[in-house]
Parts: sequence; C-alpha cells; structure tokens
Amino acid sequence: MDKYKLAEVVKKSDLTLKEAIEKLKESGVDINDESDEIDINSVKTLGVDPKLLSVDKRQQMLKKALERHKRHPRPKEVVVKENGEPQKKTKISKEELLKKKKELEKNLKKVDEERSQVQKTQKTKVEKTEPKKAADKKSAEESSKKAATEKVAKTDEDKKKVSPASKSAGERGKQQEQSAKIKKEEITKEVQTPDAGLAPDFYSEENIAKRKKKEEDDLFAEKEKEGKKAKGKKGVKKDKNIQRDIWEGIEELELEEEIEEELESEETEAPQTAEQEPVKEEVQAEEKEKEEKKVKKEEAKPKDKKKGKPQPQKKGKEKKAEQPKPQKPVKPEKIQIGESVTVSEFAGMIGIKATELIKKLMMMGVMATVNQHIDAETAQLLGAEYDIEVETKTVKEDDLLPQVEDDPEKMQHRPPIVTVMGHVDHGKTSLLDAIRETKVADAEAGGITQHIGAYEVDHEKGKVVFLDTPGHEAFSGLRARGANVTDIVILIVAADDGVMPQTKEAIDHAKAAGVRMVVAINKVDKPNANVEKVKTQLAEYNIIPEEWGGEYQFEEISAKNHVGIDDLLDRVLLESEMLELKADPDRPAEGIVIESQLDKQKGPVGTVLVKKGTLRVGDAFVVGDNQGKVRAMFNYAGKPIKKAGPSIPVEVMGFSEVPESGDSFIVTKDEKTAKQVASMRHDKKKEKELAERSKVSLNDLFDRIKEGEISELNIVIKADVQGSLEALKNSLLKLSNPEVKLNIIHGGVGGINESDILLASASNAIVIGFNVRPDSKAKTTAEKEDVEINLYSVIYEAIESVEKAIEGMLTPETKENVIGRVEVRQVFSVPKAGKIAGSYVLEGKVVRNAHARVVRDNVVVYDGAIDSLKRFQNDAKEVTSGYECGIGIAKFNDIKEGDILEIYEFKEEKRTIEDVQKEHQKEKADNE
Ligand SMILES: Nc1nc2c(ncn2[C@@H]2O[C@H](COP(=O)(O)OP(=O)(O)OP(=O)(O)O)[C@@H](O)[C@H]2O)c(=O)[nH]1
Repeated sequence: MDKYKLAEVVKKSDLTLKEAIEKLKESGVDINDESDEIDINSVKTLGVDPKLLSVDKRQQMLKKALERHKRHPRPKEVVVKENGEPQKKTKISKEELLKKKKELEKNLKKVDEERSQVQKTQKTKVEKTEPKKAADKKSAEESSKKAATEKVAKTDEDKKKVSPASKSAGERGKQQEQSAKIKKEEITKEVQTPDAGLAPDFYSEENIAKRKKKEEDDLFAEKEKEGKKAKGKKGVKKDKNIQRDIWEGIEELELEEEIEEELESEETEAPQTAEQEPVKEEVQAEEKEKEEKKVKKEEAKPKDKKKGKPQPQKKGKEKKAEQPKPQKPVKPEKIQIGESVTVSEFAGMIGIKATELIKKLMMMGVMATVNQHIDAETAQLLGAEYDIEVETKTVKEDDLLPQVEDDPEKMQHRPPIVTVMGHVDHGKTSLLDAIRETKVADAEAGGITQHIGAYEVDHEKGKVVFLDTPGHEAFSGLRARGANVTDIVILIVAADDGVMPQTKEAIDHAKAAGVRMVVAINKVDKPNANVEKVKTQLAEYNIIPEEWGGEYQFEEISAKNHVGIDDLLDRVLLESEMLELKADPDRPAEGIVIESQLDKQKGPVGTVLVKKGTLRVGDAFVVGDNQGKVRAMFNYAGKPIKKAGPSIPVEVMGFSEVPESGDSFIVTKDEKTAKQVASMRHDKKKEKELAERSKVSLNDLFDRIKEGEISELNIVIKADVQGSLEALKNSLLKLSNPEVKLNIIHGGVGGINESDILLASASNAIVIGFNVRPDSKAKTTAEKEDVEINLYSVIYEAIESVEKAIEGMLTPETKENVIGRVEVRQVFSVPKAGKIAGSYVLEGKVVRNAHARVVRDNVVVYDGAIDSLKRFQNDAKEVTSGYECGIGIAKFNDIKEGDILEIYEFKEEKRTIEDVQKEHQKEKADNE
C-alpha cells in the first residue's frame, strides 16, 4: 500500500500538525512526528484526497511530454531553432506567438474569474473549506479547453446526450457558461459529500499570487515587445527575456498540444466514471508547471528576490541546470552512415522524430517503417531536407578486423612448429611415433586419445610442436592456402637409400618457403647404412652439414630403435633459438586451421594452431567465410582447456560449419563482427568464383605484373627424360632478364604429380610439362588450386610461350611523337576553364588529350596536357591544319598571344627480351 509523509498530507489539509496527529490518534493510528508515514485511509481521515499527494499521472504525463519534447523536437522546431539562431529562422512569427500567448492568457484569466466566483460561492456556502472545491475550479478552468465541458457534462444527465467529439467551437462557448453553472450546483452537492475533494492549496493565496505574478510577467513581456516603455517591479526586461518568453510560449503551446493529444487518447481508453479525475490532475500539473517556469524566470533575473516555497525553487534550479533555455536540439551538420541505416537510427542521428522522417519519406515516394532500412542515397536526400550532410562510409573488412599490432614489450618466446618431410618409406611416421612415444605417451597418462593433427612435445630444453600430418599435405598444402605455419622442417633421409626424388622435392618445397631445415639421417642401425653418401648427395643440393662448413645441422638417428631422438630435438630447439621465435600472448588470437571434421558428438570441429595471442573459451571468431564462438577447447591429448597461447594446437568446438584446413582463424571483438566479416567474405568468394580467374596463367601474367603482383616468374618443370629437362631448363633460364626474373623452383623427371602442383600453387608458379602428363590427383589439385599446367612436346614451343609471357610482362617503351604546330592568336578568359588559347593550326593536327609544349621566343615555357579542345562552342576530338580552335592547357594560365604550341602524343612500344638485355648492357657500359 502507498505511504505518504504526514507533513505533506498536513500541507494539503486545513489542519495543523498537532490537530492532524490528534485526529489520527483518535482514529487509532499511532503517529507522533511529521516525518512519519501514513497510509491512504489515514490520508482520507485527514480529509485529503490521496490523489493529490501521489506523483500523479498527469504530472508524469507532463514530464514524459517534456522529455519527449527534449528528445524529439518537433520538425518545425528544428527549422526554428537550428544553428542556434532561433529568432532568425523563426517560421512562427513573434506576433503569431504573442497572439497565441494572448489566447492562452485569456483562457487563464477566464479560468481565474470562474475560480474566484467559485471561491466566493464556497465561502458563502461552506464554513469549513472542503478539499473538493478544487474539482469545481479545475472544471471551471477546463471550460477554457474543449475537454472540460464535456467531462463535467458527463456528470449531468442532460449533458450525456452531447458527444464531445461532435462539439463545435460555438457550442463549446455555450457549454463553458453551462458548465460554470453546473459546477456551482455540483459544488453544493460535493460539499455535502465529505469524502470527495481536491487540493485546497490550488486556491491558496500564495498560489494565486504566483499565478498573477506570472500573468503580469507575461503581459509585461508583451508590452516590451510592442516597444512600450513599461517598468515593472522587476525592472525592464531585455530582449533576451522576450526571446525566452517566446520560447516558453512555444513550449507551452506544444505542451498544450501534447497534453490534449494524451488526454484525447486517454479519454477514449478511460472509463467514464473516472473521467473527471484526469481533468483535476491536469489543472494541477499545469499549475505546477507554470509555477516552475515562473521560478525559473525569477532565477534568470539575478536582481530578483527569490520567492516561494523552497521546494519548487530547488526544482526550478535543477530543471534549469538540466535544460538551459532556449532549448536548442542537437542537430549535426554532418553525419556518417554505412551502406544502409534504419529509419529510427537515422532519426536519432539527425535529431528528428522518426514519424516525421516517415512522412518525409512518403513525400519522396518511399514507404518505410521505423525499423526499415533506407539506402545511403535516400538517407542523403533526407539529410538534404534538413541541411545535414550525410556521408556514407562503406564498411570494409579492415574496418571490422583492424590490424592488431604485437606489443614489442610483451613479446615472449614461443615453441617452434615442426614438420617432417622426406621420401616414401624413409621413416617419417616412425620418427613421429618415436617422438610421441618417448616424449608424449610417458608424460600424458593414457597417451593420446585422439588425433588432432598436431601434438606438443616437452623436451627438457623446451617445448616443440609437431604437425602430425606427414609430408606435403601438412606443409605445401597449407602453404598453398597462404598458411605458412611451419617454422622448421625435419628432412628425413634413409641412410640405406640416400637422396631420392621426393627428398629433392622436399628440399625444393622448404627452400621455396624459406623454411629452416634440420636433416635426420634415419635407419643408421641398418647394416647397409651409408651416412657419408647421404651427406655427399645432399651437398649437391647445397644442403651442407655444419661440420663441413655448411649451415645445416645433421643428426643420425634410428627411429625404429628410438636412437638419437633427444639429440634431434636438441638440434631443432637450437635452430628455433636462432630463429628467435616470439609472439605477444596478450592480444586477440590469430591462428590457422590445420585439420577439420564433422564430429558426431561435437559437431563441426577444427584443429587450430594458435599463431598470435591467446585463444580463450568464449572468444568469437571468423574463419574463412564462416564464423563461430569457442564453446570448448581440447589440447592434443583430448584434455579440455580454457586457453591456448602462441604455437599451441587445440581442437576447437563452436564452428558454424566445418572449416577448411588452411583457413585463417581470427578472434573478433564480438559475434556480430564475426558474422559481418564472414558474410562479407562469403560475398567476395562468390564474386571470385564468378570471375573464374585462373590463379597462375601465362595469359594473365601481364595484367598481374602491371598490378605489381608479380615481379618474378616461377616455373616447375617436369620432363620425360633428364636430357630434355636440362635442355629446357637452360633455354628458359636464358630468358631471365633484369626486369623479369625467371626462377625454376623445381625440375624433375617423371609425370606431373600432386606435389608438383602444391609446390607451384604455394610459390605462385606455372607448371611446364615436356612429354609428360599430370596424374588424376594432380589434375584435381590443379583445378582446386587454380594452377595452370602447360604441356609441350616441342622444346621450341615451350620456350616461345614462356618468352611471350615474359615479354608481355615487360613495361612498354614510351616514345614521344610530335603531331602538330599551333599559333596562339587570341587569349580568352572563360569562367571555371581559365585561359583559353584561341589558336590557328599551322601544321599537322591538335588532338584532345594530347600534350602541348608552349614555346615563347624559341624557349619552352610550359609543357602540359591539353584538357579542352573546342571548335567554336563545341568540343572537338581533333582539329587539323588550316582551322581555328580553342585550346585549354591543364594548370597553365599564362598563355599569351603569339605563343607557339608544339602538340605531341605519347606512344607505347612493346619491348622484347633482347631490347631489355641490350639496354641493360648499354647502361652497364655507360656506368663503367
Ligand atoms: N631398420 C629401421 N627401419 C626403420 C626405421 N625407421 C623406419 N623404419 C621402417 O621403414 C619402414 C617405413 O617407415 P615409415 O615410418 O612408415 O616411413 P614413412 O616415411 O612414414 O612412409 P610413408 O608414410 O609411406 O611415406 C617401416 O617398415 C619402418 O619400420 C629405422 O630407424 N630403422
């Protein structure tokens, strides 16, 4: 039940505090102090209407209206108040405002007259003031408003016939008189009903005095406006005060409108019996509002003495502090939006009511609801309506995924990521098993329960992470997708077999990727093992052991017998120390998906190798054109973990779809961002698919070199026999020139296999096959990776097509070609265009977009592009000798009569490899 402070209730009653306490004690309520609280029944016992005490609905409504008013200034206000110069842009003239103000005042006066009449009646009829009086007075006041008469009429049988909505202005006048009469009658009735009642303080001398004072102030302001010299007790009002009054007038009017709107809607909803109450409340609220405004006005005048109760004064102050007047809505000059914006978002941005925008849109022929998106163009048009510049900013992936820089201060050592590569049967799996068994199974009880494509090894000198997918798949496969995950390659060579084709391939792969290598000579336990032979063979490929003065570490091992494993790990860690592998763990994680699958229980899962930062459960992420949120993470041993730092492989649950291995995995600030990026990438992918662009093709090399994408031509050659391979290699290498470098990254004998394609893809190379064919796997991979395979059976043809490709990549030579001579005979000044040379073509021709050299007294004074060419008023493409024309030269305004213009064009000429080589030789000779 609601409680009320006794002191507040006493203020509204005719009793003193003492009398009230006595009265309450008589009725059995134990109360002693004015700060004590009493319930609604006790309020009634003291003869006070509880409604007057509660923060009434009307006040709330007013408050809301004011707030709304602040938030969404009416459209007319936006125009009126914009640029902080309300008086200049006022659409409603001051005269109109004052007229409206007068009307209001008239109404208020009328209300007061009726009020005093009612007071008189009450004084004569009632000895003791009953709270009910206010109801009648309020009703009387309401008679100045259309609703009041109707409401009062409701209490009367006769009036029930009159529909409020159907009343005309004339009828209302009559009704006002009638209602006054009725009210008088009612007062008599109500006085006899002790329970009913309204605030007696409404008619307290203090309040009446306040209202009168306000009226005086308002009238005073009006006189001021009319230029009459009038002096009041508060001194002469300045222009500022008049402006403020105007604003207050506007606000009053708007509040009236708002209140009426609210009342109308409330009337339709409210039950008839309760109808009179909002009216009472309204009057009170209005009175209060006016009092507040008055206090505010008084405060605005520093010399004025502040009068009235401390409470409203305080309120006034607070309000003033919150909302200095005149209130100016925040209207920006310029806003920025994305590709689209909702009507309500846009309304908020420009400080206009959404409903107003909807109307404007309708006028523009756009039907939109509040939550509907409007495109940038429409938003710009709308903005123009309110003099607001609307700038559109296309959101790019970089905006959503800003590059996070590592903090150099926070960089910490990270474990190396290692891949084992080598020829078939040389012992890759055995080595990985040996490492796992000796180093992992011991440490992790129960061993590895699941396969996640990578595992961690805790060696005494540090941690090493092994990618568990042997060979090219783990290395080149990932690298081909731009995922350079491996730090070190262990090249395994069986001591009994020596360097074999795949050993060579592995070397080429590692070299192309610029990855460090540690050589493991395996199967040293075998009787026919020949370590020295292996070393010699590798030296042919420039893999020279340290003890021979080279830069590669070698370790002799037996994977089968677990011999040399620790030493091999030592070497790997030594190598990693030299690489100074470091990462910042205190940043959002980035990684690479190295394996993925659809798990029956877990849904789509992927093994992510964290490369930067720390990945945590709950992180939102984008992966390829998919996204997700880390729901759970498991380490290589299947143990759930909460976070994973740099170099750590983890199985992640929470992908929206199964990701692709090689996809980059980036943590975003939230799920929304992840979704946005994923959808952008998805769209891009579709576009790319549509474009059907071949990744590496001889034909598009020229375009790509122009874009600065390629400066080198990488080639993988496969031939049927060693002889043709060597011949082809030598011939192609001769095509290498100072401008386009040709690299043969791998050459081998035999058919084109998947590994060749992966290597070509990872190195952006083309594949040339001489008298060989790709196997089916190579074909599929080539298709998947967009690698072009060029097959030849005549060496000459192969050389010619590569030569053509390289020549296409050479920058053409630009030569100057003089095409005409022109004499300037008159100079005109054309607005915007600047100086135009009225000329006569002496020789050759003038072409638009050609260049002109301005020659004055045989000296070239300017050289620039022709940006306009006219014959009379018309644009001309070219003007030949014997004709006149107007020529405008870009960025040159100093043209003079008698100047000669030498017209020339640039011509591009293709260069051959021979040209380039000759030029280069000449340059060399010149330098020497
Ligand atoms: N004697 C001896 N045999 C070994 C050693 N390491 C591996 N092997 C044997 O060599 C054979 C091939 O070993 P894997 O580990 O399967 O070789 P791989 O390179 O993984 O072979 P692929 O997966 O087919 O490429 C197996 O029979 C192994 O037992 C070793 O150190 N000594």
